[in-house]
Order: sequence, then C-alpha cells, then structure tokens
Amino acid sequence: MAEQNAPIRVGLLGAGTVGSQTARLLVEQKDELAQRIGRPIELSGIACLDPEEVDFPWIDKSLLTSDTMSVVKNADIVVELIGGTGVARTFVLEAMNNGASVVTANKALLAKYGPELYKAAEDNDVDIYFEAAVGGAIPIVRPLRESLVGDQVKDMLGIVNGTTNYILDEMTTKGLDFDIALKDAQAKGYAEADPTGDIEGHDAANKAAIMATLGFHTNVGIDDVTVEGITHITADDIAAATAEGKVVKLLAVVSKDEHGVSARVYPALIRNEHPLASVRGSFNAVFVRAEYADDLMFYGRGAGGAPTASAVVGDIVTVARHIASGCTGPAIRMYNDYPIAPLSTSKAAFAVRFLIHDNPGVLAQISAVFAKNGVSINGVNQDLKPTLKDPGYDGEIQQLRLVTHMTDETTLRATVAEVCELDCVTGEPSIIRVLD
Ligand SMILES: NC(=O)c1ccc[n+]([C@@H]2O[C@H](COP(=O)([O-])OP(=O)(O)OC[C@H]3O[C@@H](n4cnc5c(N)ncnc54)[C@H](O)[C@@H]3O)[C@@H](O)[C@H]2O)c1
Ligand SMILES: N[C@@H](CCO)C(=O)O
Ligand code: NA
Repeated sequence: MAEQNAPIRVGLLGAGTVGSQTARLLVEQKDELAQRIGRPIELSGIACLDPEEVDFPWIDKSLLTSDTMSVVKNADIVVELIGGTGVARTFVLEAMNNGASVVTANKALLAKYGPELYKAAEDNDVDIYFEAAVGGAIPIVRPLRESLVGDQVKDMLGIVNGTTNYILDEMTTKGLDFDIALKDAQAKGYAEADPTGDIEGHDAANKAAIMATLGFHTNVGIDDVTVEGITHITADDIAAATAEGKVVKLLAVVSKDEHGVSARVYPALIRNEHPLASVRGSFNAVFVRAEYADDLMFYGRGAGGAPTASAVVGDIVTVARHIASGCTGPAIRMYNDYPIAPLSTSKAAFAVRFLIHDNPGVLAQISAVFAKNGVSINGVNQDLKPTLKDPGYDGEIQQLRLVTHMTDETTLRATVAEVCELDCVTGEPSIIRVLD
C-alpha cells in the first residue's frame, strides 16, 4: 500500500497517437493535476514496441521500454493504449489481478471481453474506466454510467466514427474521392491502425455494443451488432442525397422494445435540418432519448490524439482520486438478460438506387416486383444521370431511385435481389435507410 502522499504511479502502455498525447497532458499539467487529485501522480513507465522510434520533447526517454509487463507490474493505474483484442486483454487482466486500476480507450477489447473485464475489476476491488472508447473526447460513457443511472434509456443514435464522418463530409462538401478523404483522415490520426474497421463499420459497432451494454444494463457484445459500412456509398448516392436536401451519415443505433435490444450500424439518409446533419468532419455526436430526462445530445471531437487523450486523462484523474480516498467507482452490472431482437422486427423506409437500361416498360417491371413482395413505394426519381456505365450495353443508362414506405429489411433485401435479376437492371444497387 502506497503512503498517503506518495505519488500515484501511472504506467502507459502505448506511445502512439493517443499514448504520446496522454503523456504530454500528464507532463504539461503535472502540478495542476496534483492539486485536482490531492496527491501527486507520476509517469512510472511507458511501454511501446520500439522505444527508439518514440521521440517527443515531453517524453523522458528513460521511461520508455519494450518490456510491457514491467510497466504493468509497477503502476497503480495502468493506461492501456495499445489497441486490439490480443495482448491488450492479457495486460489489462494482469494489471487488475495485480491490484492496479485500468484506464483504456480500447473499444474493441471492451466490446469483445467486457463482461470478463468488468468482473475482474469488481473481484479485485479496482476501477476500469474507458471514457475515450466511445465518442473520443465527448463525455458519454460517464453520463451513461453515472448521470443517467436513475433513468430509463429508450434508445441512442450516434455518429461515433470520426473517420467515416470525415470521409462522407469531404465527399459531400468538396466532392472528394473516397480514397483521398480516407488518406487525409489517416494523416490526421482519426483512423485505426487498419482503417478497414472504420470504413466497414466495425469500429462504430464496437461502440454500439458498449453503448447498448451501458444504456440497457445487459450484455451486448460485438457479435450481437449488425454492421454495414460505407464502402458501397458512391458519388451518385451522395449527389442524390444532396439533390433531395439530405446527407448520408454512418449511424450507430441502439434501442430496446418488446422483442429485445438491438444494436446496429448502418449508413442513413438524414434531412439537412436534422441536428445530426450538422455534425461535420471528424466530430461525433450521440443522441440519447431517456424516459424522464427526455432528449439529450452529446457533441464533440470523437477522434484524434489530443481530444482522445483529454478523455483518457480525465479518467486517470478520476481513478487517482478514488485511490487517494481509498474507494472505487461504480461497478458495471449487467443485471438484465434481454434477448437480441431479430432483424425481421426492424422496420424502416429505404432509398434504393438501381442502374437501369433506359427502355419503355422498365419502371413497370421493377415496380411489379416491389408490389409482388408487398413493399410499398413512396417516391420515384429518375432525374439524376449516373456516373457509372455498363460496358456491355450501347444504350442509355439511367439511375432509378425508389424510396419505400416502412418495410422490414429482410423483405426489402429479398425484393432488391429479385429486381437485380431482371435483364434491364445492371451494376450494383445501393440500399440506404431513410431516417424520419
Ligand atoms: N486514434 C484515435 O483517434 C483514437 C480515438 C479513440 C480511441 N482510440 C483507441 O486508442 C487505442 C490506441 O490507438 P492509437 O491510435 O494511439 O494507436 P497507435 O497505433 O498510434 O499506437 C499504438 C501503440 O501501442 C504500442 N504497442 C503495440 N503493441 C505493444 C505491446 N505489445 N506492448 C506495448 N506497446 C505496444 C505501439 O508501439 C504504439 O506505440 C486503440 O485502442 C484505439 O482504438 C484511438
Ligand atoms: N478510428 C476511430 C477513432 C476513435 O475511436 C474514429 O475514426 O472515430
Ligand atoms: Na467519450
């Protein structure tokens, strides 16, 4: 047991985008943080793969090591900023079993091993804090764990991936290509080490799993989340959305009804007037609808070194205060055992875009398939010329957009697949949900 005024030792695992900025905030604000905590804190070690490559003026090189376990074993607070679900799990469990509290930004780890880690924290009487894991700098984890713990969350709808929001925004406002916008997002430190997880929606899915677990007090893991990313969104889809006064956003949506809980990630069309439409660049936002609090919105920077480090250091201070006063924060209890609602119970309106050969009778053929499957069409638009061509066809290619009334997704996807078998339909269709 450390002496009452001895410094609280903070061991950093990772010195990358977030780790290096976390070190900066701890060093630059050392004296003030000590005042806020009531005890000094000190960086006791910084683990990374290659200490030779880490060169920041605020990092004391003698603290750097590739012996990660030595940092884990010599800290009161272990800050995991490595990422992934492999070694990170080993180090986090080892830290807690060793009596240290943990701060992490690792949503993939929590979405996969949350129950095991939350139990380890309780069993060892230590803290596990992870504000940076959802919405980066935005306070959303703590509001769910603490401020809203006296309420009933109904649903949450969020833009929780900075990389994809940045890409869609650049495509919409500057007409940039997907690849250029992605490179830009990587250069700014928003993207994961492998950005596939960002653009295919898996990063947002990890966050959706955590949001649902905290909001509904039930275990929702990554395998319970249905995921659709933005790789199939084309310049044609963006142009059509703009022409309709809408934008395309990648959303994480968690909800609860009589069928159970659902956690889903998908691109959606939202009206320009909708508050989420104005969430630009790498910014994130989460809407929470609660029984008694009514509507809440949390907005801020969801990615990037310094903003994410702000949330990490906030957690370090919280945990250090607990250590200073000999207590821990609230445990994460998943006392509900809600089923995961089946996909067939999810209803929405959809915008479907087909590329068609521009001949008489084509519209009638397509709408007949919709009618046969009981999917009602709300609107049709054929005005926009597609950028895509059909190399095996000499005539004109048209872009046909249909917006449906509310339907279930299973039926909608079966209908679209049947339409695509018609000779007059070419290329890949696109299916995007339409938000009210
Ligand atoms: N970059 C962001 O904007 C952002 C935002 C929120 C959360 N996060 C999360 O923060 C975590 C870190 O992300 P990042 O962008 O800083 O990653 P990064 O790739 O920039 O840094 C990873 C660091 O971990 C180190 N590392 C790898 N294996 C190690 C090992 N076995 N032992 C010790 N160190 C090891 C690397 O040397 C590197 O310093 C991830 O979980 C990520 O999902 C990142
Ligand atoms: N890659 C993530 C980092 C924040 O979790 C993003 O783009 O939002
Ligand atoms: Na956050």
